[in-house]
Amino acid sequence: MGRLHPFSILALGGSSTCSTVSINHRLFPPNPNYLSSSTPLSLSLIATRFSLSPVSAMDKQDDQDYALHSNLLQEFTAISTIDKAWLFNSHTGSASQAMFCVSQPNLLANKRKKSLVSATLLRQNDASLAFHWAPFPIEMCGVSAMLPSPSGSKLLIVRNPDTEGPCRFEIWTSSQLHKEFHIPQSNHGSVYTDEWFEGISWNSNETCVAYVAEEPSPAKPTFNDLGGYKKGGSPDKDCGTWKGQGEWEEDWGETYAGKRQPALFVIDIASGEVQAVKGIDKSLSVGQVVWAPPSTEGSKQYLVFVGWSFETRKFGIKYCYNRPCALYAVKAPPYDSKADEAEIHSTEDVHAVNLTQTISSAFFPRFSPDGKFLVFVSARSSVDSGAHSATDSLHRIDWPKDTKLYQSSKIHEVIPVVLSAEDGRFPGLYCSTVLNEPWLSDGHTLVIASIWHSSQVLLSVNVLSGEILRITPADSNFSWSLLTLDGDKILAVSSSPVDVPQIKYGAIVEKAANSKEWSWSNVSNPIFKCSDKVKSLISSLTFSVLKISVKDVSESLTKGASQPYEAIFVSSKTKKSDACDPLIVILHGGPHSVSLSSFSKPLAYLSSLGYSLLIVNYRGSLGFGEEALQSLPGKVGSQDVNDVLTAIDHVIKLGLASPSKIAVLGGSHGGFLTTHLIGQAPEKFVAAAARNPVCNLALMVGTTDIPDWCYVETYGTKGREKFTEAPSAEDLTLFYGKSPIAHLSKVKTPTLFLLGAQDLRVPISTGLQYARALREKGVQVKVIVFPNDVHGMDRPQSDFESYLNIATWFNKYCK
Ligand SMILES: CC(=O)N[C@@H](C)C(=O)N[C@@H](C)C(=O)O
Repeated sequence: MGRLHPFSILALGGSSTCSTVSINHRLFPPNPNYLSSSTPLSLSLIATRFSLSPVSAMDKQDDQDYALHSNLLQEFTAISTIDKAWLFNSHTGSASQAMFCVSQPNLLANKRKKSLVSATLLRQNDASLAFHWAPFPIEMCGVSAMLPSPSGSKLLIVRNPDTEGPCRFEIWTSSQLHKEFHIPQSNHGSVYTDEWFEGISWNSNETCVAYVAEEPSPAKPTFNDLGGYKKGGSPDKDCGTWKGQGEWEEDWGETYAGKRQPALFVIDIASGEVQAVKGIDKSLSVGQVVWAPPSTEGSKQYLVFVGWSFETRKFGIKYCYNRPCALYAVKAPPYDSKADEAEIHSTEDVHAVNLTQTISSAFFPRFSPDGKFLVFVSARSSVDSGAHSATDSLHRIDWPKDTKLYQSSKIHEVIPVVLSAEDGRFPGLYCSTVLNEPWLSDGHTLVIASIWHSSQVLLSVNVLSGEILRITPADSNFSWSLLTLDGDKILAVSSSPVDVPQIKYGAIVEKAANSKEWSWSNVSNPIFKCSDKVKSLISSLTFSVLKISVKDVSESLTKGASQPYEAIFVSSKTKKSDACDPLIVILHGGPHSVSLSSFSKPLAYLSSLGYSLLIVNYRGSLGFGEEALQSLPGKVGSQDVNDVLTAIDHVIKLGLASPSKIAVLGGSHGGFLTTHLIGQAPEKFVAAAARNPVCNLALMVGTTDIPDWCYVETYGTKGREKFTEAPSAEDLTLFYGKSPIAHLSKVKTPTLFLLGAQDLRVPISTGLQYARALREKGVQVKVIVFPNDVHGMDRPQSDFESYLNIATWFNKYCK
């Protein structure tokens, strides 16, 4: 459930980034698919290029610039990402094994290639660990998901069909393929492997796997060219029949277009029998299933899962934590034995029981190793305020031994929503994933990654006492993501905007009596290898995190909204002359997201070209407490715009940037800010680039999958009540007035637009309308449309062509 959306380009899990967190989607020796600069991509075939300046073919300048900059971009693109990792058998003897699931963009295939890299870990005499890496990675073709069993003796591989075929489940042992099952579409469609609904879970005795997959297709009417309708028929190509569309069904919007309802299934891995889980209301979309601990009574086994319901329609769910959801428990199959029938004596044996009725949001259910309690994260602030993402809380339910499922189980608050925190104090929980096994050896301390101002840090949380410790170094501005735990050992990844990711091994060391500390050592590895050129370029860069004081603090501002926000400043270590390097201001979307101090391939590429970067986490960003975040809804287009302008003035005053060489780049809400800035501060920017920007809320509201977002960000929390599918003229006037299009007449900055034609979140019409209007008034504009891209525009070729054009566009106007 990534909070670091595609346009928070420093995000840890996005495709444009390098280090990743485990649940999210996301070379080694010389890359065989390397494209040399003499093998130009057929760029005009990849994207439809609407040049709104009067040229039809690629102009000469572009041609030269592409040739000049594409080679370096390819070198950055080739850096791999770790998606997941597992450790095995470390409790026995001095050797254990690690397995890393790695991905790397493949430009020619326009896909991310996934591979597996293994290592043997040998404990040395001094208690340190030596990693011995397998000589090569193994490519994993067609693998949609993989999950080792709890004992590590079996590996489940899921292969989803490309089109209509069956879904394939394979069970591997250490030596061979043990079983293979083909699950027909009549059972279910593809297994969900997204970051939202995905849930695949082995039961404790490793006989069954529970998972989430698309429910089977509903029956569709069949027509023919004789009588018209063919009753109860199935289409038969030879008989002049065809399948109708049937009734349209709502889906969950952006990236879920055409996906059927996520439903729960269990496969028996001895027989291959698949059963749909019974007792779940048809209207619930389910995800994140886990097995409840075995009961002390009878043979009942329960599953716990997250259920999302909706009222009259489904809104977009991606990046939107404000969709109400609850944890449910339900009896697992099989249902057919006599013993089961005897046990089914109350309705809770048949129907899923809502375990979290008293809270508006509950997800990431995790049982403690002893099965005594269930922990979950809640985004109740987000649901209750309407902001699409906000400060999380963490909760615990004590789990009954006899699996009596009480709807009114007491929910203990482990980490409350933090409203505001003094500098240096825990600013609140912001987590986008929790490991399947997040526990340290005491069984009640979990390790979790959370955003803390502009960094992601690792926390240990004692879920019984509520004690929270920051376990990654407090004196560093690097960002960290969690790979896996092994007893009291942690594998993690750490990086900064100017340091490629590094695998870290963490262990607790005793300091003085009663004082323990986490110590982190580097794990040399082949995964994050990058070219010598990239190494040398980024070694000449440096970064810092700047505190920016709020301008115009007034009585009406909450304490949290009056505290400083942050900006990450990346620049060359050495000043080549008196003049400053040109500056690119980088703005994340959301708006309730964050740009992290982690390595980002595209941003490191831009800084390597000689730009300083000012990456602004304006108020409203995640990681700074709930009051600062909630200060933005209702004030978009003014408070956020002013925060960015203040940050720019700050670096100019410090002599870090020259006022005459500033460009701005942002996507989505960051594109809203980009286009607002060139309208509200027309003298300030010499060039701009906007990716799927929100330019006209009055147009967006009628076509986006999240029209409620337009209301909440425009009106503030009261926008939740004001929301209607039929906006009034008054609403539309306000939406227009708060949009960049209202300032269009003042714009003169040359602007590049990068637009995904399949974007359901910020439909292409808003960017195109604005670009055409700029063109009409004679502003330099270039538009590139990626016909098959959604909001994230993160397919390898689109990402590549986007950043190549951003670089050439800025070079044209800034240098
Ligand atoms: C909630 C949301 O999707 N808002 C969009 C307008 C936006 O800014 N999207 C972010 C998440 C993005 O960067 O894609």
